[in-house]
Amino acid sequence: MHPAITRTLEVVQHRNHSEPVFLQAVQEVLETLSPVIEEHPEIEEQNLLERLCEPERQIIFRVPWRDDKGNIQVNRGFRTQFNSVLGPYKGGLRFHPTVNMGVIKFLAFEQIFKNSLTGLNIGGGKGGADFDPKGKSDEEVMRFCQAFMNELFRHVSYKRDVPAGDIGVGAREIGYLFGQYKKLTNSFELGVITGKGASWGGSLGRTEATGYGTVYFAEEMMKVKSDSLQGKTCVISGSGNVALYALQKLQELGANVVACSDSSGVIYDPKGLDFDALRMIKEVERERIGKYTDVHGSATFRPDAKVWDIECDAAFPCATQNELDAGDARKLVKNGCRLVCEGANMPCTPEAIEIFRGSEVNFAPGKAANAGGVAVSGLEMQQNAGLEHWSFEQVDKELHKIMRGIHESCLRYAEQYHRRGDYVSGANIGGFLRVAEAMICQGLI
Ligand SMILES: NC(=O)C1=CN([C@@H]2O[C@H](COP(=O)(O)OP(=O)(O)OC[C@H]3O[C@@H](n4cnc5c(N)ncnc54)[C@H](OP(=O)(O)O)[C@@H]3O)[C@@H](O)[C@H]2O)C=CC1
Ligand SMILES: O=C(O)CCC(=O)C(=O)O
Repeated sequence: MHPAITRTLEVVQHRNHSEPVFLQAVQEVLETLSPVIEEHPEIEEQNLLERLCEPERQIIFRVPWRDDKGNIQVNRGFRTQFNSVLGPYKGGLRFHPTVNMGVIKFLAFEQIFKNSLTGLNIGGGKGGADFDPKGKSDEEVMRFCQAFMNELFRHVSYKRDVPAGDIGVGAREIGYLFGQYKKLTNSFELGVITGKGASWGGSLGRTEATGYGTVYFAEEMMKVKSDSLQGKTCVISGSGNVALYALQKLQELGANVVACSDSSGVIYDPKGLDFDALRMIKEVERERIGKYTDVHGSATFRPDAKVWDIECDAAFPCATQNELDAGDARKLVKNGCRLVCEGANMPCTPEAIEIFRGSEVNFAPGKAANAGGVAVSGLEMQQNAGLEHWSFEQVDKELHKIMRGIHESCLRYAEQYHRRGDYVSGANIGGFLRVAEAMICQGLI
């Protein structure tokens, strides 16, 4: 490892010792940058790595709100505005009880490179709260979103910071957040948030974009191996926004998706899962996944299991960070899995990735493979700025083009820096170079 990287990692570890997932994300990126630092001495001269690992700004705030019983609840809200050299901070909001500063920082850090890879002018940011939307009424969710925006509105705008959805934040929450922003600012500023409803300024295709994009990326990976997804047995973790639309696109491309999950367990049907039934249960009714077996008797529900135990050709981790560990990776390899494509952010542990890289598994990191969501958010901002509304086909075509471009960049940068076929190195180097160049051009700020 280049000494500048070792030194930076020591500083970052010292400063952020209580944030293990942030340290994991930083280490995973920096470890792959040695050949770039050797070729570009100005990166070390400008202490660019240390600057890159320190957020431009972090906001932590109290979110007091009233539940349906009339009791006052208090949550903690966050927004990390990590890097804005390529454009306004851009990244989702996560509402989940496990959210803390370290989680938001790791997600914002990943977002810098992901957003850079899209080729669009968007910087990296992320936010959220330790609020659990599960089991809350619509009214409670609305009051929470309003309370959250009561502080966030000071820090966001179409040219400063543009949030969107992530875990626990979908169309319903984006609507409430936008409504409160509009009320507080007395302005209909469409570009302040993405993932909006299509009838009031949202982009068609944003709902599907992350899942579809991940599958488009996997399709390109298969093509390199002169293969396709047609007829492949696939498993997906999660059954939220990313997982559902990955499932739909995989089925469209002729794959057989036999399993998916939520935090209560796994559903498995060797004949293949029914997208419409799953969407109804998870997206519309907000029910637990076990309900699927009421609709499809041929499926089984395995409480507390993982989809990685099931034999498959391709695996798509689409739930959350560190959900696939070394033991899971070994099982997948042993069972003949040949492709792992991350729909979630950092779902595979470093040990699992090491196992994939040392095996025949073709592995793609989330910051490249799941960039379709933020890319279509970028297209939503573009439509808002131009007062345009594109058709679903036009958005999908652009998404496909962007995902092909990211795939091509990963392979090109991997090759150029002597890591042929290594998507992890290619994604990190490609994402980093664009940001590094802009940071140098914009001076010491
Ligand atoms: N939405 C987007 O556009 C993008 C999302 N991502 C990433 O994709 C992943 C999924 O996001 P998204 O689909 O939007 O989120 P959703 O909230 O729609 O769905 C999340 C899914 O993951 C499961 N899950 C979440 N946390 C845990 C946990 N701690 N343990 C087990 N299961 C869990 C949920 O199960 P349960 O319902 O039981 O909690 C649910 O099935 C995240 O890593 C996110 O950062 C990346 C790019 C863009
Ligand atoms: O659409 C966006 O702005 C962000 C999506 C997101 O949070 C992500 O890419 O992880």
